[in-house]
Amino acid sequence: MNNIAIQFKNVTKVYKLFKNDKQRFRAIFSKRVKPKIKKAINEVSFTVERGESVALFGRNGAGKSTILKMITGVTYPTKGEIIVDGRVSALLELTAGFDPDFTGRENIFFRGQLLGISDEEIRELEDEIIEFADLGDYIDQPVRTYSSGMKARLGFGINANIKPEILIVDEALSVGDKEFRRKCNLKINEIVGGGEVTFLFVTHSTNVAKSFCKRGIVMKAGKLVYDGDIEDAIQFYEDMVDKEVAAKKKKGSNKVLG
Ligand SMILES: Nc1ncnc2c1ncn2[C@@H]1O[C@H](COP(=O)(O)OP(=O)(O)OP(=O)(O)O)[C@@H](O)[C@H]1O
Repeated sequence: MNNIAIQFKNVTKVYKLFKNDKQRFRAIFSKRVKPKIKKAINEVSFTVERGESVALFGRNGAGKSTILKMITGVTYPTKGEIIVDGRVSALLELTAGFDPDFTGRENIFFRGQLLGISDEEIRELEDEIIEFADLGDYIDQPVRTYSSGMKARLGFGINANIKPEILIVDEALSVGDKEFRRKCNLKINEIVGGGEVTFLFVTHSTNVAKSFCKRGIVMKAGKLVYDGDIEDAIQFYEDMVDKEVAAKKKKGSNKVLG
């Protein structure tokens, strides 16, 4: 069996930035209307083998979310190739993708269908998902009556319990209250701890990254600038941030002096 779970081959993602919707519309008919081009991902290549846990580091806007979104198929590369082999579960945008008129229980099946999981398999996981989401009687109420925290709990409950082969987590999502976050971390630990799941994790916390991952990738302005052992990757990332902060300070003081 092929051992590759995720592979990026020279992937570039370009966003087109129009001044406004009118410009965006006019561009369909006229080549003279030119948008600004933003290269969110620039010729990025890496391979993640099955069972590997990898942390993605980078400052705001470095391209981390764009990488995750391309793996989950929310967005597509402009150039290059992406291979994803296995059932992906993404703990991102957990409140999205529900049908508001369906009950929580119906949405579990609805989400399962979207993920290509049979009703039979979902039925086996249903109790576990409901217990995790901890919604009480609300599980049989339409999702439009849920608070955003309740939707996030249901989303996490589904995505974390469907036995993923590839788990994608953006820590910035921090759902719910402290107790629920603790429960989420335990669940991630349980899934990743078995060593069979491939795990890709975006975090700004180097300590959390160390506890989950053996390998780290550092992104800077859309480019992959480091890929290797987690300790070395953290060192590289911290040095990079220190240098950038120092350079910015110097520039600021030069301005004042000038
Ligand atoms: N839909 C979009 N349209 C235009 N530009 C976008 C879009 N999404 C992202 N970008 C731009 O692409 C770049 C990379 O964004 P991305 O969200 O991947 O960064 P990030 O590393 O996840 O940042 P953060 O840590 O702030 O979440 C940024 O400059 C961002 O402004």
